[in-house]
Amino acid sequence: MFNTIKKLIDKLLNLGFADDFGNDLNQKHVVSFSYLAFCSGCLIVLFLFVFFQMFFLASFSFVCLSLGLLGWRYSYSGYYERAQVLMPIVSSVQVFVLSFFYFGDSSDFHWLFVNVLIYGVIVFRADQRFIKHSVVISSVVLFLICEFLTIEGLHITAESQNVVAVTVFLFVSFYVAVVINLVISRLKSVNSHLRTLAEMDELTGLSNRRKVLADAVNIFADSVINGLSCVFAIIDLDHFKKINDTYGHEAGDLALSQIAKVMSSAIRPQDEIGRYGGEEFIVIMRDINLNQAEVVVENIRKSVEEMLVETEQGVVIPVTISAGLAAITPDVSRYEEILAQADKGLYSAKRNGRNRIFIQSEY
Ligand SMILES: Nc1nc2c(ncn2[C@@H]2O[C@H](COP(=O)(O)OP(=O)(O)OP(=O)(O)O)[C@@H](O)[C@H]2O)c(=O)[nH]1
Repeated sequence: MFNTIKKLIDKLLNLGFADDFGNDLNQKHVVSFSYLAFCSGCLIVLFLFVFFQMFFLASFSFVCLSLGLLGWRYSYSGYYERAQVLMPIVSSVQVFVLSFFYFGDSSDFHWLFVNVLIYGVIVFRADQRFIKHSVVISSVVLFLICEFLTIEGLHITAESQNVVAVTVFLFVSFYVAVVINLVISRLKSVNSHLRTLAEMDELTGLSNRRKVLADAVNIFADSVINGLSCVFAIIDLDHFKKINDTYGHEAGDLALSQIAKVMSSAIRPQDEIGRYGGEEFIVIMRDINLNQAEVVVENIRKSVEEMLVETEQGVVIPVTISAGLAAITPDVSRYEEILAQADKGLYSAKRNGRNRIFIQSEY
């Protein structure tokens, strides 16, 4: 039940920009939430005024609700800036009028200007300074007017004013909590999106050099601490310069990205693969001996040899890879030493005719 409500609210907040990663997404969520809260509030007071047969205030609440729905529609149909501006105007007018003509200052209804002020601070960017300052200043001025003018509040008893004060306090706290939560959770998801981008090679979608070397350090340290074997393989495409020269750089890019896909589906789930540079890749295999690793890398080599890289023009490019393998040995104290060994193995594989793998060290 709670999950269904949460999903529904998420959907309402994300209307129109679910997959967006723009700079102002935080603010967009706050705008959507403010409309959601505002329209719900309008509905409640509308029912209240109809119930008490106060048709002037009921009509006023109906107009506010309609404007709220209009602003909300603006926000998810691309007129985001209009939606941004309409919200503080309509909510300020609503709080001011209802404070004056119904709730009175003892009900603390005018504390809802705190929401408008927070909205102004969070939602408007630095380049919207004028409107930001206008919203902040006007909400403070209107709050002070309501606070110091001593408005009696028509048709509402002292007890009811107490109930309204408690409700307003809860509503303002709820609004502030949700807005803070929206901002923080949005920052977290933008951070993790940026981290993924910073660790990913754009062309192949594999880990980039920085990430795969960080994995190498961690896996090497883990293996040494736990006394497990681990094998590094360096894989290089054969005659890649010739592929670029013959079929063009774009075809070379296509070959790289397709080979990367084939290689990452040929490794074991617990292995790591990344682009080391140009047409070189690293595979890090944990808890494995050289013979087992040879089977894994031979599987990669065969899969690449058998794959068809076909350009848009229908030209099929033959591709092969060479690889060098090396494992942790008792005298290895740094992961760079295994990488250097694997690189030597790669050199031997190339020298011995390419399209083959070469194991550089044995236990
Ligand atoms: N299309 C494309 N080419 C790249 C990319 N990165 C590096 N290269 C090319 O890869 C080629 C590597 O050439 P070499 O280092 O001579 O190696 P090779 O031709 O593969 O020869 P061997 O490794 O000895 O089999 C160079 O021509 C680089 O320009 C890339 O991202 N896209």
